[in-house]
Amino acid sequence: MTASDERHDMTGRHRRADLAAAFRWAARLDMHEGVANHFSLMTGRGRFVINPANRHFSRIRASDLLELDLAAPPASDQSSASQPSAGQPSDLPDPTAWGLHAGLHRACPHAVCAMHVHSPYATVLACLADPVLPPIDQNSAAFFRRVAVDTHYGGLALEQEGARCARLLDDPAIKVLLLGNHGVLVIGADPAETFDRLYHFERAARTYILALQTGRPLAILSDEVAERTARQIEAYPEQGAGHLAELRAMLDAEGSDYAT
Ligand SMILES: O=P(O)(O)OC[C@H]1O[C@H](O)[C@H](O)[C@@H](O)[C@@H]1O
Repeated sequence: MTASDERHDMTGRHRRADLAAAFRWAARLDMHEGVANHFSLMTGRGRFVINPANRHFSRIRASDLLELDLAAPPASDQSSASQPSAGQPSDLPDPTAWGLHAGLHRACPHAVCAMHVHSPYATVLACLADPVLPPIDQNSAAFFRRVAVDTHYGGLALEQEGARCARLLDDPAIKVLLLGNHGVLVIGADPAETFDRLYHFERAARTYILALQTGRPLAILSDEVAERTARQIEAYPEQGAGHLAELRAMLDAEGSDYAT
């Protein structure tokens, strides 16, 4: 298979390596939390890959990703809060990874890739009584009226909570779900687009939180300018692909084994 064939193969190594690179860079940017949080990618015919429980983002290789069937929970007790053995690498996903991502991929066919983290600034935003991100710069304007906000946190994202959250992303125009009192879930068409969106949402939240910390009044853009900016960014060519290609080039130059 040529590299070009691989890029067009939904089940291909290239897409898994892209996802593995996204895990590595998310860890480098301190977006992850311990061995929690999860990224998933549909591979076709009702199947998806996801990170195994208890594996740190900074060590994940493409070959570590678990391929699961949306119709077949990987263990019999997924609806309980039981966990894979602490400290042990696992061939099971975290129960909340199954709850959130299987629920999402079942409910939202447009969610080909999904990334869930407790990144610091998105999580601070998620903890505010009013967690709506106002358009105060280009990054925040990109998300103008494009974020679903869940203000009904109900505990760990096991089956029912995962299914409830998934329903909040059923509008294909909405690609970010700010999980109140929890973190953020970002979806996209592939790992590159999804990681780029996650990266920019965290940057936008950072700018907003830092701006709030000045205690000075915010210069909020008009709805018209915010909407225009969001549309311009949506039409901007291939930024996500270019971003991830550079991250992979940096990992490759370091001799990283992420793609193996
Ligand atoms: O589903 P997440 O939001 O990533 O959180 C998942 C995490 O939730 C709690 O912290 C559990 O104690 C962890 O074992 C689990 O990994």
